[in-house]
Amino acid sequence: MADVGAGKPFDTAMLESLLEEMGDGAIAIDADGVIIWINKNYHKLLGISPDVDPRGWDIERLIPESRMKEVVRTGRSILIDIMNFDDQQFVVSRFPLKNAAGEIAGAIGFVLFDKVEPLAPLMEKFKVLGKRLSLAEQKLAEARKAKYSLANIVNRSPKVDKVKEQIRAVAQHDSPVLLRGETGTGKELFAHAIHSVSARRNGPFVAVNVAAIPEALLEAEFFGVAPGAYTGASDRQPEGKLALARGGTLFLDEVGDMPLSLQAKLLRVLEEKEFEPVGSNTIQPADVRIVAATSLDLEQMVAKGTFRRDFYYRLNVLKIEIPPLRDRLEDVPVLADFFLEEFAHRTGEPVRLMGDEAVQRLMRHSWPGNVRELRNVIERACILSKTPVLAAETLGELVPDTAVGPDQPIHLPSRKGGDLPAQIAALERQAIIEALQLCGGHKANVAKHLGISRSQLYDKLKRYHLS
Ligand SMILES: Nc1ncnc2c1ncn2[C@@H]1O[C@H](COP(=O)(O)OP(=O)(O)OP(=O)(O)O)[C@@H](O)[C@H]1O
Repeated sequence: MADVGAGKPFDTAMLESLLEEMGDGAIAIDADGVIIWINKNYHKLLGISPDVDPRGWDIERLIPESRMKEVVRTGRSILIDIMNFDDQQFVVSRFPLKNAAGEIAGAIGFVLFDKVEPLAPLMEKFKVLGKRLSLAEQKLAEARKAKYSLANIVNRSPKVDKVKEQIRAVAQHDSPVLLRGETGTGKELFAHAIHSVSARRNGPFVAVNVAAIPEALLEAEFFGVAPGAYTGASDRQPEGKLALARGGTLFLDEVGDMPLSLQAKLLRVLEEKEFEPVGSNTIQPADVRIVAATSLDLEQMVAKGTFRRDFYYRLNVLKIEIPPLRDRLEDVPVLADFFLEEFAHRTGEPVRLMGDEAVQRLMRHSWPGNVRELRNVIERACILSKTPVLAAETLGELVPDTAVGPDQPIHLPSRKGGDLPAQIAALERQAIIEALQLCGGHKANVAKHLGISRSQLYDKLKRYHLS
């Protein structure tokens, strides 16, 4: 057997002969997972022809399900495990081998039983647990599949027809896609649709809302953490989103909120198609397609240096612009009908209807919160009114008459002269007040609604004495 230690506290020949006699089989690998020794019993048990010497082979070439490399990587023993080999099952134990300096120099594994029948009751339990686990994994994989396809995108406007065409076209490629559009226009819905028509549709769809994760946790969230990377990092730390999305699509929502340092790391992932979990020195392949979305003005952010130019160009390969609802008002009636049906389906109540006047009322609103706002208005109207047909007045109370049409002038806040910056500031202040009213004072929603970051909103609230 190869000497894995610097010193020789034992007579290695004696040790080797002891191991030779041990159990039903024994095998040892070095730190690279290469077989350095195998006893005769194991040789026979694995059915290797006597003239074949597997020493020098990678362990997984001989035993594809071997976990010996895991023992080397983690430095932890696996005291008892059931290992499949062809159509047989072995009960095995595996231990790390350390050199004199205490470093992991390899691993040794023993077959304890080559027949698992005596363990039948245990095996039965193991099988049931295994089945439950695979069922849970299946359910999780289902949940990770895209929930919406192109058919779930309701529209009548040619503008959205054009977006659907673009979706079909970009889905054929694997390059990153950048979805642009105001808050609530349906960017996430379109991201699901891209995945569902792409070649990756049978893989997972994993969404990350960059704005919702504290900056300090973002890196671990994306790349995962190697076991024992830092105190408190559990051995069973969930994998990062890049690993979870393997073979599928990773949706980066609110990508404009991504810190610069993480942008640099993700750029590397996009270019080199590989990544390193936090605290690990192993490189993993990044087999994901990136779809990113933002309501922010990335060009302006690049100019200001708050968004990396190189990352922006990499993301912007395929760009899709989702028009705001006020620019496709013909979608309002079909969307309203869709949300009325959805509400009825969710609550078990009969489907409410809307008269022409009520529909006209909805079409006179400018929908700053876009489709999400329309969905909320329909829901509130259904809750507030018990009549089978929703009255125009009910809707009128929920949506101010603010449409910007050819015959409807934009109502600017009163201007008592003043230079242009002062007038712009007055407009900005007014827009913030309206957004605060619309969102019930919820700051995160106000920022989203106005298409600015939370910190920008706080600055403006202070500047206009609105806090
Ligand atoms: N064309 C559409 N057909 C049906 N439902 C839609 C459509 N567009 C948007 N929606 C619905 O409107 C809501 C908001 O859409 P979504 O979350 O995709 O918007 P978003 O642009 O990603 O918003 P944000 O920028 O705030 O993250 C969701 O409930 C979505 O299902």
